[in-house]
Amino acid sequence: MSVGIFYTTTKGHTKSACEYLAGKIGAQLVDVKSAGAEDFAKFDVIIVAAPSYGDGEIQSDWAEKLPLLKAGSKGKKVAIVAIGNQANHPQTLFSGAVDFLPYLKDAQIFGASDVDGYKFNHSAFLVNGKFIGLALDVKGDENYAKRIDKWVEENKPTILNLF
Ligand SMILES: Cc1cc2nc3c(=O)[nH]c(=O)nc-3n(C[C@H](O)[C@H](O)[C@H](O)COP(=O)(O)O)c2cc1C
Repeated sequence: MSVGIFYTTTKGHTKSACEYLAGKIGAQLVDVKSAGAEDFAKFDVIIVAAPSYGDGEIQSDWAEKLPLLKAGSKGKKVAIVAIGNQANHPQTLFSGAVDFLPYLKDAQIFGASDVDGYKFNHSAFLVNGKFIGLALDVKGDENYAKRIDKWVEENKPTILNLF
């Protein structure tokens, strides 16, 4: 299975996390700013990653590429990686990543994860007691790489198409 990780980043945290994740699963990294329709089309599994900015909104470089994601993710397995900061944004923690959802209606979303020790008041990324995908506070959680390790172990069968 070919896996593409599509990310945006302003300060580099999302890029660092995605580089680590890509190394663990043998995925190709794509900076969304330079992505075209053909990039979304060429992978079997798509992982999308974005930090939250503003008042819990997706990082703005994604805006014009979301329609490409919609077309390119049809019928494919897709996981969302949400990056945020719990100390400074406890009311909208990871919330920007839900902006992907309207564009993933024709995809098979996988990769929900446990809340596991995060401190916050509200997150739109939390549904039925679980985060919709992998949630990482790169700056404020010294164990963020371990969360990636755990998520990879849990989701390897899906990523490798074992079931
Ligand atoms: C102006 C501003 C607004 C932010 N808003 C949120 C937010 O609503 N929710 C959240 O979880 N993190 C929020 N953050 C934290 C960033 O998502 C976090 O610093 C992240 O690591 C940045 O990723 P990047 O380095 O890839 O750009 C905000 C940061 C800034 C500077």
